[in-house]
Amino acid sequence: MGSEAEHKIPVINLNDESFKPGSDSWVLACKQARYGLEEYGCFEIVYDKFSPELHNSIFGAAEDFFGLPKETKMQKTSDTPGSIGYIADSPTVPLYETVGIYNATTLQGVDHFLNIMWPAGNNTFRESVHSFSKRVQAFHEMITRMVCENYGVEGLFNSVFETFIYSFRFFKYKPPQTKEGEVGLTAHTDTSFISILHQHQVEGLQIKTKDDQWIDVKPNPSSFVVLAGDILQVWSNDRVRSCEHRVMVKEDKVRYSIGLFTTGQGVIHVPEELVDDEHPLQYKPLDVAEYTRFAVAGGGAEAASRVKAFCGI
Ligand SMILES: O=C(O)CCC(=O)C(=O)O
Ligand SMILES: [Fe+2]
Repeated sequence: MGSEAEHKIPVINLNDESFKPGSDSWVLACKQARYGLEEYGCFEIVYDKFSPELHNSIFGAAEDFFGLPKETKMQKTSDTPGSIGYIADSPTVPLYETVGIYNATTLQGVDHFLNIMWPAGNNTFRESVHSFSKRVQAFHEMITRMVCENYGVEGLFNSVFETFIYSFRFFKYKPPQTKEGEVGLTAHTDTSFISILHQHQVEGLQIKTKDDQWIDVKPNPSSFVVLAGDILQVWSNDRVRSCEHRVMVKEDKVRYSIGLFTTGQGVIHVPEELVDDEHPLQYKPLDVAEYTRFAVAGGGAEAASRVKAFCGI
């Protein structure tokens, strides 16, 4: 008792009108992002311009999708590795239901999904998913810029950012069967470069600290949780730690959450600028498609770090 460290995930406030690269608030945000990613593998951003209307419209789209008949939801929507489609009734995570929309920052990607799920169209859904994905893509861009700046490799921004492909996911968790709560989603790291999550009212997301404590990340209509994924851990040559997280559902309510995940294309290398005496090279080049297949098939599940089991030196 009393010996556990007090943890506080950094919160970056984007509401300042003067917030842009180079401004004082930008420099402060870069420091907070660096601390959050290196210490916790995550941080929060708060953005009031993300209005309650946008929040409600995207979770309205979630309810719309999960309300479809099961045979409709189960249809295959993509052949791309890493675009895990629909999951429900899994024996290991029975409360969890999810679906992914591959390439959701393009109308083509959203329409492909829509044509399968709603052949007669669903304009409200189309608009909500596409505009949410575009907004959150702008956060991915900003954070990638900050990460490059923090490590003195601003010149690499384009080469990193251009490799991103975005998958949007909806999550739904049934209420727990017991008063103590239940695991909604088991502890894991994401394969992504960065994942950005947005929760709806019911709490549940927890992240694991370096000293093995689970801490809650509370929902808020204008806040987003930024998690470092395995690809960022590799690219940064272990400066950033991929965030271990899970979902614990405690309230007697259905929980919804959404996220935009970046996967890459081709092969990710540690930039030579990030290798020195203090930071010897930790990873062989990582083929993103192969790594995603390995992770989806459950490879490296027993290892302390799945990505180290795959391409660590
Ligand atoms: O439901 C959530 O908030 C998190 C989901 C998640 O971590 C994942 O699917 O990778
Ligand atoms: Fe995750």
